[in-house]
Amino acid sequence: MEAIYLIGFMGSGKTTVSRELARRLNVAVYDTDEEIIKMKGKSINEIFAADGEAKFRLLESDVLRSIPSNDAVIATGGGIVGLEENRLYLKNKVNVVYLHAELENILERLKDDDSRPLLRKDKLQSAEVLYSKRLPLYRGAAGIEIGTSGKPITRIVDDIIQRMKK
Ligand SMILES: Nc1ncnc2c1ncn2[C@@H]1O[C@H](COP(=O)(O)OP(=O)(O)O)[C@@H](O)[C@H]1O
Ligand SMILES: O=C(O)C1=C[C@@H](OP(=O)(O)O)[C@@H](O)[C@H](O)C1
Ligand SMILES: [Mg+2]
Repeated sequence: MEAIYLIGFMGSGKTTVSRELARRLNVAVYDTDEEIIKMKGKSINEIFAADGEAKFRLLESDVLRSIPSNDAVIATGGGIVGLEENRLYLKNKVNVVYLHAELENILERLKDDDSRPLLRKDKLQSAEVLYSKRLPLYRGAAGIEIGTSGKPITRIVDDIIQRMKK
């Protein structure tokens, strides 16, 4: 099976859905953020603070290419579509799924979570700008779009499997 790449904004559920989807399909699961954390021995917040976002993006891009592209579900970081080289890489993959959630739902899901440097309390005003900027990039890179607002994880996984059959 060609790998399934999950893309979407922070809080759209990529990490959570990837684990359940991989379990259901009995394949391996990877998360670009987790690979970076393992490689650097630091949290995403620490990497952003110490090395800056640009350095993180280069690492992310390398990690994306290092993950096997067969028999796996791959959760990406929400900013993976920022670099054109990654958009082109994903364009050539058959199973790229965009998990769509309304910004309102995302902010509710992440209101007590401070693990995302680009969505800290002082950055909330720019969240809307970032969300609008990225939306067309996700849609352009993905062959399948799945709505996640108000849906439990099992339902989202069912929807992905169903859509992949078509
Ligand atoms: N469909 C959903 N409904 C409600 N909460 C969700 C849903 N998907 C994810 N969450 C919650 O939102 C938070 C972010 O999810 P996560 O999987 O880390 O998203 P991402 O990897 O896209 O940033 C977690 O607390 C998770 O439990
Ligand atoms: O959207 C982004 O720029 C980011 C998303 C995060 O991953 P999730 O999308 O899994 O939250 C993580 O890679 C980092 O905080 C930057
Ligand atoms: Mg994640």
